[in-house]
Amino acid sequence: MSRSPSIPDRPHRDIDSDLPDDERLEALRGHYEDLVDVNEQLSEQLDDAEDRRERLQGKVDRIERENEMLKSSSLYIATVEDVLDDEQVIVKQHGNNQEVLTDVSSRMVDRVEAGDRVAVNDSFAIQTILNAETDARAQSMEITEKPDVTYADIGGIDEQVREVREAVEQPLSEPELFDEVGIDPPSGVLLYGPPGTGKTMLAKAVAHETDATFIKMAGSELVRKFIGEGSRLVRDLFEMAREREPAIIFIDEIDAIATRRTESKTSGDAEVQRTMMQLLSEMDGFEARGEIRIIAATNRFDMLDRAILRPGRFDRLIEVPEPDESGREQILEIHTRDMNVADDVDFAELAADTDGYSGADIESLATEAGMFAIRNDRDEVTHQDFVDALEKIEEDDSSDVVSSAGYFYQ
Ligand SMILES: Nc1ncnc2c1ncn2[C@@H]1O[C@H](COP(=O)(O)OP(=O)(O)OP(=O)(O)O)[C@@H](O)[C@H]1O
Repeated sequence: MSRSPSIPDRPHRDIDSDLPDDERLEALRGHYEDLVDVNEQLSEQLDDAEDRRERLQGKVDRIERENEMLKSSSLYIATVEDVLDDEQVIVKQHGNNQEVLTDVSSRMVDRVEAGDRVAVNDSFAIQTILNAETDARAQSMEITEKPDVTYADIGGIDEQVREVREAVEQPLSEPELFDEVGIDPPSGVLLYGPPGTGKTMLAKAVAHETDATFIKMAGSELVRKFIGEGSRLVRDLFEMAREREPAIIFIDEIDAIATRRTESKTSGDAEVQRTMMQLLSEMDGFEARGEIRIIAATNRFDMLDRAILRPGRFDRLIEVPEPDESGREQILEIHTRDMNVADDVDFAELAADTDGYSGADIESLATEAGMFAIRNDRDEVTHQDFVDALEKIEEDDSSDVVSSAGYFYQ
């Protein structure tokens, strides 16, 4: 901080009134010049003070703005890629991988380093540097207040929708039915089947229907990304659900934390075991008729440790298979609802030609057909576009070294 400038002494001269006029005049002139000097010094000091006041006011304004920004709600998670001169950094937003050049406030500029995870606001200004704990928590869970997926968006698995509604939705929306009959609803529901068949959609649709918070955690990430933190994050997951009930906890790829015990005793296995034990103890101490429902999903039913299937744990199993022909037709209709589809498109024929396609595959087919229309300068998607898209997908698949049929489920 700069020191306050000293105030100049008041000029003083003794002027003898007996002096001859010309000498007195000279002395007065000298005094006058001293006064002008002091006056100049004082006005310089005044200008400096004014400058300093403006600078401080600028700081106050900036801090107030930062404060306001911090108070505004949603922040997004990003990673700092590069710190440039002039208080600027390049960040990459998680989720959409968008890279943005943004300013860093002076209060943070010395602390930000490439590789840091940060929270940014709508205008990408960095608000906080995340510590490892908040970071892991934010990254390991996906939280949606009320997902926008509805049962009408799910095709070809009506029976599974019915079962999920009975096992998960009803205990939340009509708990008194269970009280009256005197039974506990299923503790946890396990959805199993090939990838891309709608398991996540089912869980989201129940959350939508019951106005519940959807909290998703991926088992594989717990094991791969958050080594050593698995059991703490599982505890956090249930705590988060309790804070936000009604809530649907969705544990995707549960096989990653609930694999059959192997003989090997590596530290990695011990850590996975600890994570699973934490999950089991959370479920065991759970109020079955409460406002939190648990759904898990797996493509590898064969790998599951049977301990998680015991009564009071995942005691309702629902298989979600690949759609059959009429299911595929329904899914095609769902995924073309918002597309400008020509009258000649024959969904029944396309459904017959897509044996082995999952719901996710059918969604890609519809998008690919739309791309053919755009490439040909049309705004209407024709049957031929779907046929071309099918051919392209088959070609791409056959040149793919890794086969997608690598899952097992009972
Ligand atoms: N039965 C379905 N009806 C409509 N769309 C579907 C269906 N199944 C999958 N899809 C489409 O595929 C996408 C992926 O589906 P979803 O994530 O629910 O599959 P999943 O079974 O959870 O897959 P994974 O096992 O790979 O996690 C959905 O967003 C949806 O667009």
